[in-house]
Parts: sequence; C-alpha cells; structure tokens
Amino acid sequence: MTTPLVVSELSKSFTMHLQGGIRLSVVKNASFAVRAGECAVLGGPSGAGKSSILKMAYGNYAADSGQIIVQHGHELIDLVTADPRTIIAIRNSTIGYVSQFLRVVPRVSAVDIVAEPAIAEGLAPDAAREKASTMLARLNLPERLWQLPPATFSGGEQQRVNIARGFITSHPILLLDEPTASLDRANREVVVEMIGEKKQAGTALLGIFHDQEVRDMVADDIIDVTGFAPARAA
Ligand SMILES: Nc1ncnc2c1ncn2[C@@H]1O[C@H](COP(=O)(O)OP(=O)(O)OP(=O)(O)O)[C@@H](O)[C@H]1O
Repeated sequence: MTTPLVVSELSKSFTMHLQGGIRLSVVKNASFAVRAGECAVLGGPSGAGKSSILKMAYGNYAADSGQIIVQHGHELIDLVTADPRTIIAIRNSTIGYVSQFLRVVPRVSAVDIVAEPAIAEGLAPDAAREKASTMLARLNLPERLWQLPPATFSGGEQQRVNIARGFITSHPILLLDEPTASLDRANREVVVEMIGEKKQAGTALLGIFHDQEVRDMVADDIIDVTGFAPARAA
C-alpha cells in the first residue's frame, strides 16, 4: 500500500514586505511520511514551524521547494506544484482539516455546517444531518444549539462543531491543528477516542497538539520540526 502523505525536503520562507523585503526562512528541508492508520504529531517549540508545515500540507501556504506527495484516488499528486483546481479536488475527497477556529457562516445552523462536507462526499442530505447530529451529541453539544448558527457559541462549543465537521467525512488524510485546545477533559477524551477510530479505519493523521497528555495518548510518531527550522540568522 502506498504511504498517503510523504513530505520531502520541504522549505518555506516569508518575504517581509514591510521590512525592506527581507526573507525569513522558517522551514528548511523537512522530510517525513505519515502512514495509513497512524497519527504523526508535529513537535517542537513555539515558532519552530509546525503550523507552517501543516498549512503547506493543506495547500494553504505555498512552499519554496520540496515535495508533498499525496495519494489522491489512484494518483500520486505533488501539492507543491498542484494547480488550485486540483487542490480543491484533493480537499473534497482526500485531505480533511480541523483548524483551531470555526469559520462561521452566517445563518447556517450548526448541524448543517457539520453535514456539509458529508453531503459533498456524496451522502444524502438527510443521512448527513443524522450523522452530524450523532457526532454533535457525542461531543456533548446541547441539542438546543444544533439548529442555531454557531456565531454566538462559546469557543469550546464552536471547536466541537469544527471537530464534528472535520471528522464526519472519510478522507484518507486528516490534518489536525490543536483540535483539543479549548475543550474540557470529557470532550478531550471524546476527541482522543475519535482519533483512535480514524486510525482503526486506516486514516493517516498529522496533527499539532500542545496538550502533552493528549499528545501522549494519540501519537504514534513525533516529528520534531526543530531539525527543519533554519538558524534565525539565515
Ligand atoms: N504569514 C506569516 N508571515 C510571516 N511570518 C510568519 C507567517 N506565518 C508564520 N510566520 C513565522 O514563521 C515562524 C514559524 O511559525 P509557525 O506558526 O509555523 O510556528 P509553530 O511551530 O506552529 O508555532 P506555535 O507552536 O507557536 O503555534 C515564526 O517565526 C512565525 O513568526
């Protein structure tokens, strides 16, 4: 079986336009792989480049050089050189992403926000809403909130909507950016369980977890990005 996500010699710098166009190198020659059924965790101190790597793996940040090879259906695609249309197709069916914060859509209910990616994946709308409700119940979101738009929800409530939305599909690769950051212990445990189920189903997970306890429970591999962070003078 092909490894779903293989990153090779990936480098990234930012051009600081307000500081005379100097280039700040943040990731240098990052190389690692994430296998099916495994959760790899990006580790290293604040500012080491973890989020930048995760954003490149979702096609949000452009890389300067290197490769991010993704198994997309029967094809192997390099995200670094893929065109925007291909990146959208990959996000629809191959790579899911749970960000720290929910992007709230005005007037769309929590249950519809969660159901949307499942409908995009081909599930009938009623079945998708039912699945969304099951996930929201599991994440202890009070039922009175399900039909409301999440704009006024608390940080933890919004994060649970976001997690349900990210976990509802069966994307073979799932990227997790601090999915448990604003959750209480009971809900953190639910997320840890859900990650375990994804692993069982053969999903390749790549995440950032600042919470050491959660990290220890989910990580099969810790990728220390300090080794990929260039000296700041570079
Ligand atoms: N859009 C940007 N423009 C300029 N510099 C950026 C940008 N995004 C990140 N950086 C810089 O890149 C470096 C790596 O940041 P990144 O967010 O990837 O680190 P991190 O390891 O995820 O940190 P943390 O654990 O604090 O979230 C930092 O020095 C940061 O200031």
